[in-house]
Amino acid sequence: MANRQDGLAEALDTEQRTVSRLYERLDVTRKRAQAALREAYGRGGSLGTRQAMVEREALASEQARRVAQLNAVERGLCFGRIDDGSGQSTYVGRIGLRDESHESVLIDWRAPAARPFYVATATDPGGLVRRRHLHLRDRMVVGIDDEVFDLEGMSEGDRSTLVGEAALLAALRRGRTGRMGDVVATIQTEQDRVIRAALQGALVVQGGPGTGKTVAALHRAAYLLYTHRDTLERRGVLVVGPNPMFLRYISQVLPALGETQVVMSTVGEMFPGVRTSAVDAPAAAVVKGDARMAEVVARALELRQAVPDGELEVELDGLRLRVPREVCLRLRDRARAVRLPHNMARKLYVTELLKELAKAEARALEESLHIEDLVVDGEPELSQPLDLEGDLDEVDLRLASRRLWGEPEVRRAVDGLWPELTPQRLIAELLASPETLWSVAPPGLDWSELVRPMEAEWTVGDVPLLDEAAELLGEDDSARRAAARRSGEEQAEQELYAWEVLQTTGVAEEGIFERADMLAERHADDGLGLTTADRAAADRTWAYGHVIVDEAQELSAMAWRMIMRRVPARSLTVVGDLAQTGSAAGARSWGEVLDPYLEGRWREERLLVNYRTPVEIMRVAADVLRTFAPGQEPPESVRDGEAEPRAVRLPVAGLPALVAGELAEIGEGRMGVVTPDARHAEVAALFPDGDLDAPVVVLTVRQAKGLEFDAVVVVDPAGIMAQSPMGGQDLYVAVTRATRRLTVAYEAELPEPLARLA
Ligand SMILES: Nc1ncnc2c1ncn2[C@@H]1O[C@H](COP(=O)(O)OP(=O)(O)OP(=O)(O)O)[C@@H](O)[C@H]1O
Repeated sequence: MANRQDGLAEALDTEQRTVSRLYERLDVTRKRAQAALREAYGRGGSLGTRQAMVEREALASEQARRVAQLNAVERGLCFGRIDDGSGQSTYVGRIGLRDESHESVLIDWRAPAARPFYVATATDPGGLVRRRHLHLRDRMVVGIDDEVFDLEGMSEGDRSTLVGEAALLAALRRGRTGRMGDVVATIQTEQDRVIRAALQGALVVQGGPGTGKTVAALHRAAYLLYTHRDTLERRGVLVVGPNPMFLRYISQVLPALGETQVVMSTVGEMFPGVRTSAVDAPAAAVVKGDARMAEVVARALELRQAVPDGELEVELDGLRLRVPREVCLRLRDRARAVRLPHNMARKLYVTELLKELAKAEARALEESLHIEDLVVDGEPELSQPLDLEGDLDEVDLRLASRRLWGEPEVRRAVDGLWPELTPQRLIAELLASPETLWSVAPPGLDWSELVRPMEAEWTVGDVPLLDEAAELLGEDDSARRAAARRSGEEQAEQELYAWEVLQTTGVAEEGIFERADMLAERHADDGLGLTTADRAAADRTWAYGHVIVDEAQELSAMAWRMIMRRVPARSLTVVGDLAQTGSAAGARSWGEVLDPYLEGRWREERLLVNYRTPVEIMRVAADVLRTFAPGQEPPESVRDGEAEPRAVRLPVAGLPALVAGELAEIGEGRMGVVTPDARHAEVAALFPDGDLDAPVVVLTVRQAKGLEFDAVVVVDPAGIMAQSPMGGQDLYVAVTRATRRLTVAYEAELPEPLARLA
């Protein structure tokens, strides 16, 4: 025993020396990066060259990213060591570091050389004799876990330093903080396959609750950014999550891995200018999410490209301008034939219609003049009939068009036939008009579910419709381009002005005249200095290099159309569990949602081990799963729990006492109270307001999706089951949120799937 203790102390000592050296390297590297950042900011671009300014910005943001990354890896810099049969040891950490002579001293966890650390198993050690986990507190090595693959291959000294508990179980036992943490030190082999899958193509990661789908997907984002930095820093990576609470829950994982440039969004936030987490009733959600809604939106827009019933008539200064119906029809068909989005094609339509109105004006004028009245000296002035319309040349037409465009009556007439539309207006007016819905909905689509007042608030289900509309309407970006041109000219002017100011004030002589561009820059608002993530997040039409969709089973067919628009390269990671689908508009099979875009060209990885929920709780979950998916087994838990799950019969007013008791059991951890939608307010009122970091947080099932807590109280399970056609799935989600303790609180009867708890 003493020998073993000595061995451990010696091993800790050895590892401490290495770890201290690694931290020294980190300090040196960080100091250099900070100096480089200062230098990049201090460097002035040479006067007037925009290029220099852009380069300086790029350099500075690269250095800033490096400094942020070096700061982020301070905690747990090095967490592993692998020893191969030749006596060679390699240290694995959050980033790669080199010594002064450029020799690698720490391998980035994402580098190919680190892979054996994650994939070696007892049956297939891949040339390793030992894998060692290092546990650090601040910069101190406080523990070591060894897995020995080849005892024979180890020296006597090494053999005596073997220490017990598997790092994974230790990590899983830790109390929850309310935020997901990274798992670089304990990534499992099946997760490693997901993380390091190729960038190209679509990968589906299907797995039951707690199998690490989310955590693996986030590590995959970090891996892809490391391995394909050039492409992905330019094009960006988007992570789509189910709700804002979930995004907050996972928000610290990527920064802890040194990656701060990933865009995170929910479906309800993907249309610039609209932010919503409100959801439709299940029946409306199903119709709104149906792929046929694309046709509904397209046809609603076609209706806005109108032709008058008879002649188009515009009253102007006592004249009646008339354009025949056939002409209006021809103009509309011609504008449609150019296949430009509506708002862009409108320009063409307006130009043509104004010309027709100018001709109509000439005709009307002609009719209003009585030739026989035009008499000079008793003789008719004109020997032949007037032909004002025929006399109009192109220049006349253009001038007349411009004049007519200034007339409100003309504007009104044009807007009635081909209005300029925003997506918001098109969709709000469509959903508020049963007549329009009736006339554009294909047979079999229950459009009556969609009807609602004009001023209704946007829902998550509306966002893909808005996106669809935006695509068809197009942005009239001529004004923006003109502004960009102007700002280029302005920039040059500003610089010239600043230069003159500096010259005349004599400041230029003092050696800071290169500041002219900086002075000018302060006035420019042209996006310089924005990161890819900032620009991508603000731009609806941005094409991402890779998109990760979490809880992907919740997305409707219409939401998929929107996502696919954001990733034309079809480089996707789709993460979810079909057994947890809560939205009535969600997926029932991956093929059904992906094949329309990928025609079978997607691969699937399955994760089968549950790292969150102990065996005892998963028995309950299995009963629930069986009620709506007979024959399906939940994932297998790696852990036994500390307490049997239980059910207690008590009124809602008894919840605070129950929760207090549970809190006392878990100590430092976090608690979730999960309720049916309809009872959320009532239960939440019993507890202090709290976000995820609070000891207790009250959530609906939808909000709790993807989250986890040390202890969970599921309130009114019968209410959860009855709240939607997916009530069984909702209860399955609710009971699989706990890492340690599960209590079900009910008032009348325990629902059948929970009979085990009676
Ligand atoms: N390799 C690992 N090492 C340590 N912890 C892990 C590992 N894999 C998963 N976990 C932990 O297990 C828990 C569940 O992981 P995660 O939330 O990613 O699962 P999920 O499959 O997305 O679950 P759900 O479908 O319920 O949303 C998290 O606390 C996560 O940190």
